[in-house]
Amino acid sequence: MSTVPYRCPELLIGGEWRPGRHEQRLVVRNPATGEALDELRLASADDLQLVLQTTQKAFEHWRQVPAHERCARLERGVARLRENTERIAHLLTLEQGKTLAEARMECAMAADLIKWYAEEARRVYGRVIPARLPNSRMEVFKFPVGPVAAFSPWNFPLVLSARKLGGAIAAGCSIVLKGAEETPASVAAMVDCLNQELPPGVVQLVYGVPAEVSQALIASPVVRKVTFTGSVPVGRHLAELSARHLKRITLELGGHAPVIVCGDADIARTVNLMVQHKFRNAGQACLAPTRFFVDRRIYGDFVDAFGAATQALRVGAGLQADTQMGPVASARRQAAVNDLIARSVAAGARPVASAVPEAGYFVPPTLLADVPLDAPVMSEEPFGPVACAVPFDSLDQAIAQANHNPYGLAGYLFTDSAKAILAVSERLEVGSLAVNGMGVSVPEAPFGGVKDSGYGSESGIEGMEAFLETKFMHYVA
Ligand SMILES: NC(=O)C1=CN([C@@H]2O[C@H](COP(=O)(O)OP(=O)(O)OC[C@H]3O[C@@H](n4cnc5c(N)ncnc54)[C@H](O)[C@@H]3O)[C@@H](O)[C@H]2O)C=CC1
Ligand SMILES: O=Cc1ccc(S(=O)(=O)O)cc1
Repeated sequence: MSTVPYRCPELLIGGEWRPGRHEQRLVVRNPATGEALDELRLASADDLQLVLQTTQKAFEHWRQVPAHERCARLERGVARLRENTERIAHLLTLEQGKTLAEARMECAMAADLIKWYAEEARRVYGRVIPARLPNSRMEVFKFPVGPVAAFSPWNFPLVLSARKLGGAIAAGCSIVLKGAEETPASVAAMVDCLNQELPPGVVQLVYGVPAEVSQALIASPVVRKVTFTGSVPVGRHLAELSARHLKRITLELGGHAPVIVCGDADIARTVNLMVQHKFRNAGQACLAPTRFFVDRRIYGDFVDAFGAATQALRVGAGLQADTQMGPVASARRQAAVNDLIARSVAAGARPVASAVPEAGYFVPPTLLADVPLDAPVMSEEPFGPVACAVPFDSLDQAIAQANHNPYGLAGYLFTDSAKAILAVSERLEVGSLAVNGMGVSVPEAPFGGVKDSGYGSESGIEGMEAFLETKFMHYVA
């Protein structure tokens, strides 16, 4: 069991941790047992007004700080984050459920993301355009967009917050992060590492009643940019709110990733990679591979190998050393995923699943084979440990079926055929495509979706650009 004591954090306002003054409180639970860990105090309307005043003031200062100093301060924050990995990873496993190994990896990935943005702060260039007149200049400048309101979810609370924190702070913006109320302590511990190296108010962290927080922040004239990772319905709501107040918004709204496995694919290697990737964090990842379209000639062997690997997974509490897959994050998610499995089996899918502990929010890792194309799991994002497999007879058919879904975030392809790689890279409706691997998310490359998966990118230079505005200057001497 953990030796790290669990306590819900306070709110970070103006560089100091203070108790939230909302009359409501929330209980945070350990998903491996269902037991209460602590009570979270939430932000009141007055707390949010103070946060807004502070972020405006902090922005006016931070925007003037030279990029080299922004970079150095963020890098010192990243060093603190790395030093605290063990403690933060334990908090993350306690409140979110993922295995300790996964929590350590998430902490490392969050540090890498912020480090990359910190370095990139020194490479925010404008440009010079050939001038039309003698003795004149035409130049394009980049400036930080202004105070940012960021909303991150509970599934990868560190990584998905780090993408927003790193980009905004490196660009010279101040940021108010509303972390997920389900996983407050790990994010607070990460934010604390950054806050210790930054002027007060550059980063602030709140927890609250989500709809109250988003309404207060997005409607305020102080906030100039909104960024959200979460579900499609909430994303749609925040997009409407942002449109009403003419705020720029980046939306990362999940996925239902297709995997096309061609007849020449190495079955053992593909299964090994995709089983790891599918069941990481109990399948609660926006980029998780979910719909496997497999060439009919190898379909039987693929399903046998994937099913056997699924059944062999050791499921248990994330803090136990031999656990390969932990629980899902909440009773709500457990009920939703089990319901999706049951409805899809009723529609004709054949389940291959492993056993799970009885207490806690566990869902059996499940392969649904021979899934009818109209089964619910083919269109609803499982956001849990569920994969489905369907045979195909031609690549055109596989691409058409893969695109027959509202989401378009990540996609995967296994083949050595140049023709297949070309066809899929041109026609698969996704924001990121991995061929013969799973690397769709790295700090230096853009990550974002098409269709209902949202718009805008995080990470890479595109992710930095999201926190910048452009000014054109034309002067005659
Ligand atoms: N793209 C991704 O990485 C994620 C996708 N999801 C999707 O959402 C589904 C449901 O999960 P939920 O936790 O119910 O997702 P959700 O979208 O309701 O919640 C995600 C985050 O948004 C916040 N939120 C909810 N209402 C809000 C509002 N009015 N204003 C601001 N923030 C708000 C929540 O507090 C949470 O932190 C999942 O099954 C999955 O499909 C959920 C989490 C992350
Ligand atoms: O849920 C979205 C998500 C989860 C994990 C990662 S990463 O692979 O750790 O970067 C990215 C997006």
